[in-house]
Amino acid sequence: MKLIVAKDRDNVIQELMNIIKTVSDESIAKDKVFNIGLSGGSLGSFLATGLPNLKTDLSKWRLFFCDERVVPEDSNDSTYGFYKTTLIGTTNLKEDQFVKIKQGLSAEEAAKDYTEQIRKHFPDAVIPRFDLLLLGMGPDGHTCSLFPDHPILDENDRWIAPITDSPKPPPSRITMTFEIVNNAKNCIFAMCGKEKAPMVKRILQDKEDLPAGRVKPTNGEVYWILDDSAAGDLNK
Ligand SMILES: O=C(O)[C@H](O)[C@@H](O)[C@H](O)[C@H](O)COP(=O)(O)O
Repeated sequence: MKLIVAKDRDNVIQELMNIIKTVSDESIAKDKVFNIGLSGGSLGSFLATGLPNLKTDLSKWRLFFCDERVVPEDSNDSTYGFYKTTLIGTTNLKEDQFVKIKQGLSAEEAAKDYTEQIRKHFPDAVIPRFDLLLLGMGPDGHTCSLFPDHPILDENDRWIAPITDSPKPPPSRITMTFEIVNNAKNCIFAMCGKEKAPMVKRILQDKEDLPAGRVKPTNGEVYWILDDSAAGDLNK
């Protein structure tokens, strides 16, 4: 685990962009494509600020969703909808580079369909290996739509699982499972603010078994980028 503590939000975004650029450039040099997973929440606003200035070949990016809300694309709750309005036009990313959930399906159907969409992009993989997953952490320790004490945490025969009782609204979502998350080459948590500090301590220092703490790629790296406030409860 690599812990990076940065002064404030701007510095968190800078650290985040530095790692994204490194992994993107390396992946494109090696594979001619960069497979990245996005999350919703405040991570989205970091990307909306940072990506328009990022110097890397965005035309080689394929963007997936670590989790997505099962809502219409034009809903304020749609994670893709957020990225569409903030990144298309401000960057060179094009709509067809986003691997989106299919509209008009139940969570169960959308999860199955999304699994098949992922499979097409990783045709030979036993488990897809993403270059980079960008993750957020809720104040209860959830990440993606993997919530504490939910049976979905132990899902080990699906890459993508549906959830219809998410404690964070909206209730209907699909999410990557730990099977796919922990097969990634790199995962980054990025967060700001003192409301994250108690949970950051419980996970990073007290090593409590909470979903965000279970992100430990078996053959990869996990980064935690925190601002001073989010890191505020950690022992110096
Ligand atoms: O709800 C979503 O769409 C998410 O992907 C979710 O897992 C998010 O990353 C965390 O809830 C943290 O959200 P905040 O950064 O807004 O606290």
